[in-house]
Amino acid sequence: MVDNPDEAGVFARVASAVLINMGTPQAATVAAMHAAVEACAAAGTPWVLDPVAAGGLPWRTEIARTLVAEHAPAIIRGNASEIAGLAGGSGGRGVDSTDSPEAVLDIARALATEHGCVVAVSGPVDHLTDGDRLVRLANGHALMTQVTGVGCSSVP
Ligand SMILES: Nc1ncnc2c1ncn2[C@@H]1O[C@H](COP(=O)(O)OP(=O)(O)O)[C@@H](O)[C@H]1O
Ligand SMILES: Cc1ncsc1CCOP(=O)(O)O
Repeated sequence: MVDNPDEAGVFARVASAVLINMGTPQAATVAAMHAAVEACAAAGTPWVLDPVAAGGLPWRTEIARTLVAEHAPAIIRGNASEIAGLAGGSGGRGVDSTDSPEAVLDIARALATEHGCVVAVSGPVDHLTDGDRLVRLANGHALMTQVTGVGCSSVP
């Protein structure tokens, strides 16, 4: 991933797709996120947002909402609390979800419809929707909840 603000836009213009993971945002990497989204809009590059801890940490929640408003992503991938937080609700416990995908399904559908994207909500049963259709995937393992970064590394 290119997180240098002087390179992120150039890279997004030639990439086939761009992933923006909110992981551990700093001022410089946030500038890189904006540059990448701007370039994706100009070049038609699809981008994916992983709004790590959205709703749980106010500063990054605002950043994630702003990026989505600037240019809609193709996919938003988060756990249930991150999806609820991005959509305006409260978040979970740091990076961990305190909701189930089933509980936020209507929110996920509305978010997908609003931005014309796919929303993938991870959890014990992953729920993926474009606002209309719904796909459920139950191919995880409870042990995956014991490892930080599993959601981040399983972008659809
Ligand atoms: N309770 C669970 N049982 C089985 N698999 C799970 C469970 N929780 C999460 N997973 C698996 O781990 C993946 C990451 O989900 P999740 O923990 O919600 O992501 P994040 O790390 O972003 O919080 C899911 O796509 C699913 O495959
Ligand atoms: C991406 C990232 N960077 C530092 S912590 C963190 C959390 C993401 O973990 P998970 O995908 O398990 O929510």
